[in-house]
Amino acid sequence: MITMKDIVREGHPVLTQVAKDVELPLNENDKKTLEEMLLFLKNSQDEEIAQKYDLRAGVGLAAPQLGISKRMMAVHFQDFDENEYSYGLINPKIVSHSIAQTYLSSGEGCLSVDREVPGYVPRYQKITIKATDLDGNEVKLKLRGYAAIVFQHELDHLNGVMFYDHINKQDPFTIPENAKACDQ
Ligand SMILES: CC(C)(C)[C@H](NC(=O)Nc1cc(F)cc(F)c1)C(=O)N(CC(=O)NO)CC1CCCC1
Ligand SMILES: [Zn+2]
Repeated sequence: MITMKDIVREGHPVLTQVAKDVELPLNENDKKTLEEMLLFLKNSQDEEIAQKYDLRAGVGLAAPQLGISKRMMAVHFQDFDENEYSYGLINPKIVSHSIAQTYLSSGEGCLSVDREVPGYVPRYQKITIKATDLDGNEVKLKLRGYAAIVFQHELDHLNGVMFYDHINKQDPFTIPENAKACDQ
């Protein structure tokens, strides 16, 4: 099972590389990896398992965070409207997005970053993502608010982008233009 020791931390070159497309149909190895990534997120949100294995409660994980430079990501979380999102996605891409931006007023963190980096992270308020799921089906997801933020955070990892790359250097707490805080 994946635990925190398997997650590479900032400074590791894989986190700033652009990950490669995954060959479809998914081979056994890639499928197993993606299933393990989803299981890690579920385990990390289970009080007992998270305590036993000292896991940080994760809502998303990208393959490069395991040192695997492939375009695969997993998400597992509920947004405040209680919509459930639990996916293993292959070769995800944003096919459309709003002009309007959003951001978490609490800022962002990362499983690969063992420090606080204060500041607002501007992201698109609404995105439409196309990808292949673990069963090999084409999925098209229309996301907004917190869900859009999580998916964009993971997608960034596939392009070697860290959340703090988006924080305004002059004033980390400037409100991004045409942005509305996300109420999570
Ligand atoms: C970095 C960490 C703090 C572990 C963050 N977890 C998180 O936000 N947990 C959480 C939030 C809730 F609102 C409710 C809950 F039950 C658990 C996270 O997993 N990520 C994913 C990551 O690092 N992927 O590479 C960072 C988030 C920042 C914004 C989106 C994802
Ligand atoms: Zn991250």
